[in-house]
Amino acid sequence: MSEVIIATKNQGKAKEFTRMFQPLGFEVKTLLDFPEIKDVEETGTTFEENAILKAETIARLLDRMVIADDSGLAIDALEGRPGIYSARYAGEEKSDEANMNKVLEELTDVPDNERKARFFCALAVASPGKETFIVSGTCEGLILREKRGSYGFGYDPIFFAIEKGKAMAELTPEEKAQISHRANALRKLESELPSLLAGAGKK
Ligand SMILES: O=c1nc[nH]c2c1ncn2[C@H]1C[C@H](O)[C@@H](COP(=O)(O)OP(=O)(O)OP(=O)(O)O)O1
Ligand SMILES: [Mg+2]
Repeated sequence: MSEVIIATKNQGKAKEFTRMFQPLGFEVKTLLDFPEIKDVEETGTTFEENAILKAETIARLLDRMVIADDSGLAIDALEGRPGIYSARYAGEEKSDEANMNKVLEELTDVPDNERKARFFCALAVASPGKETFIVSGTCEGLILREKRGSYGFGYDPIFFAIEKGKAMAELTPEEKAQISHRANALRKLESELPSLLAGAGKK
């Protein structure tokens, strides 16, 4: 099986990519397999910029093709926040629980019909000496009033996925992969993968 490296330290993303790449014939490795590699600072002002930053930095470091994911939650009633700051919304220590609690608190007085939100995912494919390729995907939803379900990661328990009529964390991994922002972005990448991977494998 061919190997693809995803430049992420997020366990939840790692699991989803492993599952989504399997039917495509790829074995996934992530930065969890390279503990010596330090976090890339996310200094960009958009998801795309941060995905490119992570992919290009790690591709250069490993001298091979790398895919990076920068993603997050944009809430209409909060003018798009937490957005690119989703991972650290409640503080530097990156706690999913604290992040969700902060959102729920900020939306306490927001009525049901004003709780629209979407997940966004930018995927960047970088190879040394090649132009970086970028795609993105979204998933529409509403912010719930309490946490529901135990699948997934991040903000999944407070995100009601409109397409499925359930909280994201109530969806099995298979169901989430039918509608998620990450899966929607990956689908746009699929047809490009063979050419992006040509000559980009392990050296
Ligand atoms: O499907 C998802 N379901 C729920 N929450 C999600 C999802 N996708 C992204 N998210 C949230 C998690 C985190 O709060 C932020 C990503 O931040 P982001 O910087 O891209 O990832 P990260 O720092 O966790 O790992 P890394 O940069 O190593 O890939 O958005
Ligand atoms: Mg990050």
